[in-house]
Amino acid sequence: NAQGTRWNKNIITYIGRYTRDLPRSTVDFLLETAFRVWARASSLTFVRMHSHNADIMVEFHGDLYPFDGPRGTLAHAFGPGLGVGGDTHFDDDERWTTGKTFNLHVVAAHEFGHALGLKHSRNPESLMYPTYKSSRGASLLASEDVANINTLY
Ligand SMILES: COc1ccc(S(=O)(=O)[C@H](CC(=O)O)C(F)F)cc1
Ligand SMILES: [Zn+2]
Ligand SMILES: [Zn+2]
Repeated sequence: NAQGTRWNKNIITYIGRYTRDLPRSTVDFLLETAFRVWARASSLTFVRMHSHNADIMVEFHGDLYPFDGPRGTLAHAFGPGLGVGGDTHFDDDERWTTGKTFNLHVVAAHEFGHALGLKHSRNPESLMYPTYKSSRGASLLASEDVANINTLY
């Protein structure tokens, strides 16, 4: 099927869409820096596209599955692969901020981990820990995250 466990290339393209919660330039910056978290820790490169076709389509949508109104599921991402593979969606019923809740940069960095093929971690320090903590100001990777992305790529 289209889903693999990892991308079979090191240059991965994306297109970002927008939420009304933040200026477009801010969304661009938050997504770019969320990709940069993984680029710095690995051999991966992320290239923003403006055309209509990219590996990772980043979108915001409301009540379509699996979203559920405010809180609950904040975002979801498909694992690597063709078509929807890698696509990352944010629940537009959340309030997306550059601050505590919900911080778009932190949630995006976590989701992009999934879009690259990473699963959840049981380590509360890990970016891939399955619950959102507003105290996680930065999206710094735990050493476990760095190890995991380099095991995969
Ligand atoms: C720190 O980043 C996140 C933590 C928790 C979530 S979530 O609560 O939306 C999670 C989805 C996910 O783990 O990606 C839940 F299963 F819905 C998203 C990003
Ligand atoms: Zn979706
Ligand atoms: Zn997750």
